Amino acid sequence: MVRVLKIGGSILTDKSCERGALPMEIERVAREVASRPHDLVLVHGAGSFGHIPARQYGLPQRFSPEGLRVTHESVVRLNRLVLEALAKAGVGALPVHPLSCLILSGGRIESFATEPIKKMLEDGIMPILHGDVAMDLTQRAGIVSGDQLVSHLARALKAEIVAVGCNVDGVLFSGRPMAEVKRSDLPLIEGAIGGSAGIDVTGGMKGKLDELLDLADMGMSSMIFNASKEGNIVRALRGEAIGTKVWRPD
Ligand SMILES: Nc1ncnc2c1ncn2[C@@H]1O[C@H](COP(=O)(O)OP(=O)(O)OP(=O)(O)O)[C@@H](O)[C@H]1O
Ligand SMILES: C=C(C)CCOP(=O)(O)O
Repeated sequence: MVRVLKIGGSILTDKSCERGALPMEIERVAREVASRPHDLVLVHGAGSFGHIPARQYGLPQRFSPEGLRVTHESVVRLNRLVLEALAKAGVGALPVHPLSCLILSGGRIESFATEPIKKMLEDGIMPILHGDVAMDLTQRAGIVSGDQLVSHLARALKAEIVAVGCNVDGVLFSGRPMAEVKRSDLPLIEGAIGGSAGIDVTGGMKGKLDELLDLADMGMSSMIFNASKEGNIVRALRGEAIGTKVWRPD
């Protein structure tokens, strides 16, 4: 039973501060992930390691080879911190950098070589992906969010559990987390779904919900939950209902 878990950059970093890693949080996340490591693909957000350089170089609107390099190198640094914490927690994990294994078209994943990920899972290794810069067939280069990776991988791997952790209790409406969101709810709640509170180039909660509603349209449910609360990652990995379920009624 494959599970795809994303841990948002808002958990691992301080999104208002360049390369503002939160080592204690990274270690806690690693410990929680280590409690249920089997058949798990972990995706993490870029946080301040990605969004700040991307904003500085005008990505994704502006084409900047230097901006692509600097942003990629920076998110790889965060990826390394996550890998080190996982190794310390006893998890056998390997990095998978989206820049090197997928291509976009108009900002959407056009093709993605997922064979290495499948093979890692088969052999008991946890693949660790991250939001990244990527080459784009129609607009030279762009950005692929961890949320888009989750939606694509969930489909490619036929995941049974899809969970996206961020720093809020789910999709908030009138100040409270919604138990569930369906596409038909959008007209009512759209005005209340916004971008990130920090520096962000991938749309905050709006971007997340768009990706997960696309997944729901294919009949796959997911959960947006608060990964800053200790124990919630373990619960999400068990498939417990926490936060907001994004789904499509049959
Ligand atoms: N209606 C809403 N409900 C919940 N969060 C919302 C809403 N509207 C806007 N947000 C913002 O979206 C943020 C979550 O998105 P964000 O992209 O910052 O998280 P992340 O996935 O952890 O980050 P990253 O993109 O670095 O991985 C919340 O912290 C909040 O500020
Ligand atoms: C900003 C970059 C490079 C990737 C964004 O990925 P996200 O943090 O998952 O939205």
